[in-house]
Amino acid sequence: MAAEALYRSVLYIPASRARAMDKARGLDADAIIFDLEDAVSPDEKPAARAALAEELRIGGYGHRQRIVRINGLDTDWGRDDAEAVAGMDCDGVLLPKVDSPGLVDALAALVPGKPLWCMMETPRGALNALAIADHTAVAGFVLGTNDLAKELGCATGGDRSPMLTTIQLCLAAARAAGIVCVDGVYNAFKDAEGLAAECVQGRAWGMDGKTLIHPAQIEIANSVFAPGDEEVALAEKQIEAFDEAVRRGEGVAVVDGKIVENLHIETARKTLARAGAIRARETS
Ligand SMILES: CC(C)(COP(=O)(O)OP(=O)(O)OC[C@H]1O[C@@H](n2cnc3c(N)ncnc32)[C@H](O)[C@@H]1OP(=O)(O)O)[C@@H](O)C(=O)NCCC(=O)NCCSC(=O)C[C@H](O)C(=O)O
Ligand SMILES: [Mg+2]
Repeated sequence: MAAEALYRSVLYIPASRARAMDKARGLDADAIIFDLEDAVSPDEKPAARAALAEELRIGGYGHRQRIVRINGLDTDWGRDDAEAVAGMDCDGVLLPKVDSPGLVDALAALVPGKPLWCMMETPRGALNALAIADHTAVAGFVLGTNDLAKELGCATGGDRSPMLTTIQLCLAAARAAGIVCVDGVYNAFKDAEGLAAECVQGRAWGMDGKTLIHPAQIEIANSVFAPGDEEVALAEKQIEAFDEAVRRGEGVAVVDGKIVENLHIETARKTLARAGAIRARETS
């Protein structure tokens, strides 16, 4: 069985920054979002698109998932981006500000066969999240918490409670559809403690990983979104105890004073699969 793809650390790189695109070949990010949208100024967009095509042609990104964020299809650049990305060697195309499945249909027609990713960053998108996640071409959601805060008109920073409902609508839709869901960026890229706290929060909510804006953030996300030794040991103990209970003809085991049923075993197996995928990555 192929190891599951990891999305603990998903690094944005403006496609206008040649040095950063090269540096990413040696960074420990699980995935890269090559950005043609907000991080690239209008004047730079055509050159950035061409530079990105060349970097992807050269290759060398190894295990890292290569996702290209294009401009919205209603902008001056979106359709040219989509046409160019259709011919690029990448693992996915990320569309910003997706607020309906119709937008996904439009992109799918322009980049046939490419897995699509959706920036979930508008209130309407959150309210339509299930219909978007259920689209057969959609492989994952990326939360855009900066745009979301702007569109909601809510406070930023703190514990993110003003946007929690909106974020959780997206997360629930992703889980219902069985697609990946990656948390928004932490803007204060020199604040390691703040980033770690937000990663812990995102993981507790059920996110698969965090989008990042600077290489210094990668190690923190990789560590927080990896199952810890205690989690792995507990998962192994649960599976062992449950197998033993089944052998006795019972459907419930008890580990550390807590019941363990079939549903807990599904979670335990996922934990071990993720830990195994990380180990395989580290030893490859
Ligand atoms: C934030 C930055 C502008 C900081 O850049 P800089 O001042 O150059 O940082 P450093 O000098 O500390 O860089 C050290 C080295 O690391 C490389 N570097 C920097 N950033 C990246 C990166 N993202 N990927 C790869 N490599 C990177 C530098 O080249 C230096 O290398 P070396 O020459 O070897 O020393 C900058 O980090 C940056 O531009 N970050 C990305 C910003 C971005 O992509 N923003 C858009 C995405 S966020 C978003 O849109 C959110 C969403 O839509 C929402 O709504 O929330
Ligand atoms: Mg955005």
